[in-house]
Amino acid sequence: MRFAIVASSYHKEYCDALVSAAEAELQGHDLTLCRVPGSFEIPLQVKRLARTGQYNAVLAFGVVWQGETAHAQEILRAVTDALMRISLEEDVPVIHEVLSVKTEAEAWERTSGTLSRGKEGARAALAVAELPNGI
Ligand SMILES: Nc1c(NC[C@H](O)[C@H](O)[C@H](O)CO)[nH]c(=O)[nH]c1=O
Ligand SMILES: CC(=O)[C@@H](O)COP(=O)(O)O
Repeated sequence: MRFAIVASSYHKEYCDALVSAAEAELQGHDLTLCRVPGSFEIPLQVKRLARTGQYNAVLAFGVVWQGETAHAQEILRAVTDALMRISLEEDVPVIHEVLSVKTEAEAWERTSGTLSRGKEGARAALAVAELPNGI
């Protein structure tokens, strides 16, 4: 199967861990990796890849840190809505692992620890890619 990953470079060490976990889980499949500057830039790249019709699923990886202002919530809401819209409009599974974190511990646990969202996202991509399409 063929998958694309769109990963943010913001909080890069955590995003790299998400990508590595997904790559390990998707071994043996065809993988394309695209980096974007921040999570806000993820949806456009996901859309560009999804509309090629070449991928069984597109995975979105980012880490949004809750700061002092509402910036993080604004990004997360926009990204979440956009990813759902792209998935439905392009009829391509989109996996949402743009994480919302408050602490180093939360970030580490979800990217490198036992709650690996990279692995979780990859498993979700494999599962949805095998669902019947158009029946
Ligand atoms: N604060 C975080 C950002 N901010 C950057 C935006 O995503 C975007 O690149 C900028 O506003 C230019 O359009 N991005 C994250 O992924 N995580 C954050 O915590
Ligand atoms: C700097 C960040 O990661 C981002 O969430 C914004 O933080 P702030 O709201 O303190 O500007």
